[in-house]
Amino acid sequence: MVDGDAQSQDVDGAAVPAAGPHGMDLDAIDVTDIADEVASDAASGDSQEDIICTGCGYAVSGGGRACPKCGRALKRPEALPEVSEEDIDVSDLAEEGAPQVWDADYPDASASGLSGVDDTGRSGGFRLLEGNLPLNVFAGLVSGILAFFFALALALLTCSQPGMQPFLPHVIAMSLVATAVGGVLFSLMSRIPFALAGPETVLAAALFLFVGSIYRSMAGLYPTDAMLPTILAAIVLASLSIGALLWLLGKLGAAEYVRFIPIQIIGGVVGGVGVFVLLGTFDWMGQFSLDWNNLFAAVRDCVQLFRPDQCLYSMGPSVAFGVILLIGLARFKNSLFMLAMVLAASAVGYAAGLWGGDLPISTLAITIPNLGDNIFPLPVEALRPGFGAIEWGVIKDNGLYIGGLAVLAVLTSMYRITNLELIHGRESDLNQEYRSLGLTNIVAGLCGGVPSSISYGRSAGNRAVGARGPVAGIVAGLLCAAGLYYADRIIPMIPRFVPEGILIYAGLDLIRDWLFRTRTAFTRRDDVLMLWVTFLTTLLLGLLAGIGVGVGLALMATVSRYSKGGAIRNVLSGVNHRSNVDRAPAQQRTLKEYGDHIHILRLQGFLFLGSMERLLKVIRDRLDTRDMLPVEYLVIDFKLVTGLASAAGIGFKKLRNLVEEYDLEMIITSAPLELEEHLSGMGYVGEDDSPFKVFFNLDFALEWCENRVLDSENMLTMKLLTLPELLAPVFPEPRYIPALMKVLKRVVADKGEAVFRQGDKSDSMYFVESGRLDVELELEGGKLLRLKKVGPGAVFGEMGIYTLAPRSATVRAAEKCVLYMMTIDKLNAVEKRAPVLVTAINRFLINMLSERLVDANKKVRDLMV
Ligand SMILES: Nc1ncnc2c1ncn2[C@@H]1O[C@@H]2COP(=O)(O)O[C@H]2[C@H]1O
Repeated sequence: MVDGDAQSQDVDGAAVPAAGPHGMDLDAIDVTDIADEVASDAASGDSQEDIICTGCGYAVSGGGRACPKCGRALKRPEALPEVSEEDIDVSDLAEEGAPQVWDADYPDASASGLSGVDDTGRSGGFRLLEGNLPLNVFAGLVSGILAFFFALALALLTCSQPGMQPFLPHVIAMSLVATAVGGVLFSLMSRIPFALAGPETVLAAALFLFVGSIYRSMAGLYPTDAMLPTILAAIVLASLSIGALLWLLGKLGAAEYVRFIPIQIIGGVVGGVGVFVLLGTFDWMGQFSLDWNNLFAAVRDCVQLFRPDQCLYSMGPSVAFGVILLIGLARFKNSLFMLAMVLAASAVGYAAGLWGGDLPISTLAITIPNLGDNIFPLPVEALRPGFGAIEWGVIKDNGLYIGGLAVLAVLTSMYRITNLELIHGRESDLNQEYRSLGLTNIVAGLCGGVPSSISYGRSAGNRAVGARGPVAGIVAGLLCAAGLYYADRIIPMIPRFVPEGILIYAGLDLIRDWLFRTRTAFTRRDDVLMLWVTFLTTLLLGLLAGIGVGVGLALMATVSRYSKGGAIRNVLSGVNHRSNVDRAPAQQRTLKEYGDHIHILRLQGFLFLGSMERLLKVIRDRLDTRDMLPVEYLVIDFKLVTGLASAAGIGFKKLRNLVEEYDLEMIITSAPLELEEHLSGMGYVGEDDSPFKVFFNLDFALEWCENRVLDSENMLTMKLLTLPELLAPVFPEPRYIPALMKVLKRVVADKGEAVFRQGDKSDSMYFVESGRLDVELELEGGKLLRLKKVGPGAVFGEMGIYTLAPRSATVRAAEKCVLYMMTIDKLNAVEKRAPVLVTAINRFLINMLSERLVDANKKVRDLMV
């Protein structure tokens, strides 16, 4: 062992002083005189070291006894007393009276409402009283009142189609039920402590199309009363279905995949929904009785039925209020601001009623008509006649809308949760959020609530007011439950232009946010195109068509982008890209000359039929190239392939035809299990005469191909040479070879025998005279990676004895081998006796290591370019 103070044996067995591997006799260097000099310098104060003055902190260079700045005596570092940990006291530097994090009354930064991202997450466990309680309660009250107004507005939207007014009280109740359940339940389950769930604009608009369609299917055939159970059942069914889908996605852990859907697709549909919201609101306000069978008809009606004189009073305040909200909320994203606006508008309406007299301004006071007093008890009452009164067939005929609602709920909630995570400052588990939202919908549905999703604006506003824990949402939910109980008394006090204005704001907000604000620096031109195609399809052909086209486009865009990088990672030739087998120089020359017979393709990613077609084209182009040697061995490596589409199987049939047409040896390496199964099922592999050959990895496949190329050039078996003959052309001082042979010990390794194993102590290196050995890297999980196959003339085990590190790899004889061993002790002894021989060995090894590096660099370049 080369070891600082160990003694080692020389060639004759005599003890010699220990030496470094490079012949440096460590004992011969006497450093004691230098050490003495430094010590005496320090004592006299003449050292050249810089000394920091303990008085003024001035750095005195060149030594000296006193500080030239303050005159204080300089103390050398070694003269300074050692400072223990207890002596370090920085209490005098602390702020006066500043509470410390370990104090019981340390304020919760997240509760202050000032921190940007510092909320206390609930990931560490459920904490009901998270955040500052009074602030949470305050935020809950603000959010609760707003949620009440939103629930009312969205119920108006849902019932805005002509003839649907009689259902309004029930739908208001259903809306408030969902708001209450969403506030309490979702807040308790979500990991985003300020997120609010409940009825929201996109789902309400889709619901409006759904129930409108059911109504039109039944109108004229059934009396209004008889329609009620069917309409309510349809709404409940929608909530339950959305809940089940969301819950299932979360349970299966599939929610994260939703994040891969291009946002523009959702943007186009939601932008279209925004237009429906606006039209629906105008329909409600102007009682236009729009024809909702298609958008053309609805817009045409809207234009034809618009009477500026009448509409100014019936719609003007609502439109103005909506626009004011839109502009104001763009500046102040805060529920408090919105609440102030809503309450102020209600007060103005109320005042106009009191003092407006006959003036037109008194129209501001008009409230929602024909409400009756049947909002409470819950709409379940309406189902009393029994399930038999429900026309399931009508719901089934319009069932596609439930699918559309579910898709919208899944897509919009993903985008909103992602944005809320941004405000929250930490990632949340989308699966958990989906499960929470799913359960919320199921429970709300069972209580007779409309479908719920996450409201981004209200959640962000909730946080801005101070919500940091579930209490805010619970308070908001309970407030809405109370609002439901007193709805008969509260709603007649609310001027209708307020909820109508909220709807106009919500519609415009959807259009602005989803059509124009989803663009980022990454947005490509085809993304924008998809957005507008989906938007126009939604408008012209309807919501369901929009969703269908959007989903289709998303699928195509994702697939084409994913496969765009190309399924082909590298195209390589056997000239440069070789197996890890050490070849004799003559063999290397042959491979350089004939390596083009071997054509290598490394594939990557998921292979679609389209990728296979592209691959076939690339192969055919190479096969048809006339100015290169013809391809005889086509090697396709699947190591980086993540999966294959079913249709890719057709590609392999075409590949097989190509093999026959060009008479190739087709070799598949690192094939995924399903590919091997497919190929053996097709009869393409397994037999000697099968068209494809499968190898464990590219290295082994290349070794086989190279052997075939060498064989065809009669270069595979080389004349057996002795070690001196092998070393003669490459050893730096051939005249020392006989001396070298004298200190080597001949050993034989049988086939399969490990000369040493990875991690063993390193004590010798080996010169190979005959046979081949695999240098194997043992990876985690018991896998082996062949780094190299070394043969006659090679040296191995040199790294360990030079670095004194354990063996970096296992070396195993692939066949019977004759080796010459040099132990580390012997090397050290030779170094003493004949340093020139060791110098020659060192140079030989440096050459070999450099060549290994050149080889590795070439491979890296091939794979990176
Ligand atoms: N990439 C490689 N190519 C060729 N030989 C190697 C490679 N990596 C390790 N070895 C040899 O494998 C030996 C394992 O033991 P050592 O680390 O002592 O010395 C190592 C080298 O001689």
